Amino acid sequence: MEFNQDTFENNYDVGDEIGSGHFAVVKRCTHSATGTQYAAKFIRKRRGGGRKGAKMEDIKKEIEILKYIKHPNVISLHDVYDTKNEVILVLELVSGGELFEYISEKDKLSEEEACRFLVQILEGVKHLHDKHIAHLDLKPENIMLLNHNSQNIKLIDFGLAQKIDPKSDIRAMMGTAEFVAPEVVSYEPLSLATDMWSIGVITYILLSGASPFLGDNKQETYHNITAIIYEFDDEYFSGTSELAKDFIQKLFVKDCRKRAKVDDCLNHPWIKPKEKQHEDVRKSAVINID
Ligand SMILES: Nc1cc2c(nn1)-c1ccccc1CC2
Repeated sequence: MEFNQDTFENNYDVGDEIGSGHFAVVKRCTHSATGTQYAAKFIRKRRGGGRKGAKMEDIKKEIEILKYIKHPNVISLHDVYDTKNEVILVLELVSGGELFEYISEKDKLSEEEACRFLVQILEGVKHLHDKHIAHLDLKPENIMLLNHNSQNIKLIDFGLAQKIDPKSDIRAMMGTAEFVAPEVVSYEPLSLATDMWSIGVITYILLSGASPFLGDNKQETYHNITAIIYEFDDEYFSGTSELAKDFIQKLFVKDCRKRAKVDDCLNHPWIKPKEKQHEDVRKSAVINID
């Protein structure tokens, strides 16, 4: 893979830090020639046999995946620079902060607002899954608002993303404890369904502000996940619709094959607006008659 031999510093002015990730720090930056703002993700390379820094193969995988996807709800890659100690990804700037912060400020969201975010998350994940790519680290911290007053979101941080092909058997202890699916905890094969479980956790948090499987320590959290121990506590869910709970229940399914897929979620009555359902019925009716 060829990279720019030109230096990053020659082309960009670096600004304040706006985030961080696996062995990475993300800073706002400005393209000197055009004034356009981007997010520069500085990924430290692993040197020698050390454990610090990212392996070059993982960095290249993140770059390949980012180059392969283009969707309004997924962060886009603009350029890449390779230096002695780090690789710099020049990414589309999103500056509305993490969805996580937005929920914390509002404690919990109305079902309408949660749905507006979820449809975008599902559309972004559908784009990935249609290309057999699993994000594998979906959580509110990796969902950014485009800007402070917009409801637009973008999925970020493809540092753990993997191309899932039926032959390959991906097992890895990854992701953040409270969001990982049972197959991650049990070190069984991961798949696109692994993302769907995480979407269930995100939905539960959007609607309640509480985390469904979080225990007092990691072991307890992992036990809650593999035993699927959670509840819709009246303290948080007394006003929540049965449809919303049904949407979540279809995702908290241990058997990956039976877990709702991204298209099932997009067509779930809680997500697909009523009028849209009639529209689809009308369209299919016309096709049948002809
Ligand atoms: N681990 C992270 C973390 C972040 C980002 N990417 N990876 C990011 C990407 C584009 C714009 C803004 C950010 C900040 C947070």
